[in-house]
Amino acid sequence: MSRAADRLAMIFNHLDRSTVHVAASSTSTQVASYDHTPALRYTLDNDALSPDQRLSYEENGFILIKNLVSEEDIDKFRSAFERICKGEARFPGLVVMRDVAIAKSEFVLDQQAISKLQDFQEDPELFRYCCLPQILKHVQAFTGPNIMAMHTMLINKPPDAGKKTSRHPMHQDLHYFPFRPVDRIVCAWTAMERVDRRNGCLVVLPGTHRGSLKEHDYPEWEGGVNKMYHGIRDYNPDHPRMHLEMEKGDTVLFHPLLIHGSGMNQTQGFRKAISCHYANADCYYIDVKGTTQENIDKEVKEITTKKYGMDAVTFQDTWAFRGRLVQGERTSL
Ligand SMILES: CCCCCCCCCCCCCC(=O)SCCNC(=O)CCNC(=O)[C@H](O)C(C)(C)COP(=O)(O)OP(=O)(O)OC[C@H]1O[C@@H](n2cnc3c(N)ncnc32)[C@H](O)[C@@H]1OP(=O)(O)O
Ligand SMILES: Nc1ncnc2c1ncn2[C@@H]1O[C@H](COP(=O)(O)OP(=O)(O)OP(=O)(O)O)[C@@H](O)[C@H]1O
Ligand SMILES: O=C(O)CCC(=O)C(=O)O
Ligand SMILES: [Fe+2]
Ligand SMILES: [Mg+2]
Repeated sequence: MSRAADRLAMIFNHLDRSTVHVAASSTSTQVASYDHTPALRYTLDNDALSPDQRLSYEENGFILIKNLVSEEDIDKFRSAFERICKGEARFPGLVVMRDVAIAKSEFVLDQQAISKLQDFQEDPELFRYCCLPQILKHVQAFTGPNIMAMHTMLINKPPDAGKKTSRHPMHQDLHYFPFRPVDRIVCAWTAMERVDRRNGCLVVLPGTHRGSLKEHDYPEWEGGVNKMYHGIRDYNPDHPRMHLEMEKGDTVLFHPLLIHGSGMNQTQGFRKAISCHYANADCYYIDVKGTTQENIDKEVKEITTKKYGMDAVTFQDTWAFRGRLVQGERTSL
């Protein structure tokens, strides 16, 4: 039997036993059997995922679920995005980003310039994405029952303006998060249309969630880099890559240490995706002083000071301020 098949058998076995354990209440032999089961570190024992989904996440750091969000919902999110683009809707805290190549050019129409919305937690229609029951059902497998939506984005990857600025450098999302424990955080990312290599799908390095948080900084790209698009300096270029080609409504759930990025959009259309980072509400904030996250801490503080004139606000405060409870009880974050 192969190692993976062997592990799968052990996990099935383990799941069977835990069911028996719950149903029949504990006996000393059943409790003892836990000592021999493999530790599932990245997923919780709450039946939210199938055994093979659990194994796949444990090994690869992501799972892809086909057709999780309906066309109807996606079309509504698209309309909500367009209302924001047209200036028909405004929400407190919403950050509207333009691609650097476009923001620095005088000749591009405003209409097509928006590359990303961040922090749409006050838009009831877009925020409905974060509360979809079929997403939360899966998210619980990573976070547990008390769930905070910590970070929201609608990414409208523009046709590349010829400078390759539509790329997103390889990174780990944890770089941006001053909270832990890491395994109780997960990202849901839903394709709002077909995404493939031509329009810049997600690219992941499977298994890298088992590594540590790497040093991130701006990549040295000639055509410029978008604000805060830090990348990993020295990831292994020989590590197997996977291009996640997805259809409208397909959703990937991935670990915040998984190294990922996205390619250039070589089409004329805007490639859209919607995402939310969730965390267990019991997670706690950490001080990033003396860690690789010091540079992002500093940059976020500079932006909050410059944009909002709030120089007493910490990196951690910006997260506590944006986070919203979506299930259970708000305990710590
Ligand atoms: C509080 C924030 C926390 C964020 C944490 C990240 C969470 C991520 C967690 C999950 C992992 C996610 C991983 C990720 O997603 S990483 C990416 C996350 N990115 C961000 O969070 C950036 C958020 N963006 C902003 O705050 C604004 O859009 C900025 C501040 C950039 C512009 O502000 P505003 O729109 O008001 O513009 P302005 O008219 O006042 O211009 C000011 C200056 O900025 C220049 N400019 C404009 N656009 C860009 C650009 N794209 N690249 C570079 N520069 C740009 C512009 O030319 C001008 O420069 P100059 O003419 O003065 O030289
Ligand atoms: N202000 C904006 N900033 C960024 N993208 C926008 C903005 N307004 C609309 N969009 C998006 O940009 C893309 C191009 O806009 P447009 O209205 O031309 O639609 P389209 O998808 O190209 O459809 P059509 O082929 O009918 O023109 C669309 O995907 C739309 O959602
Ligand atoms: O290109 C994308 O949609 C993904 C971007 C990304 O990884 C991020 O914003 O953290
Ligand atoms: Fe990311
Ligand atoms: Mg068009």
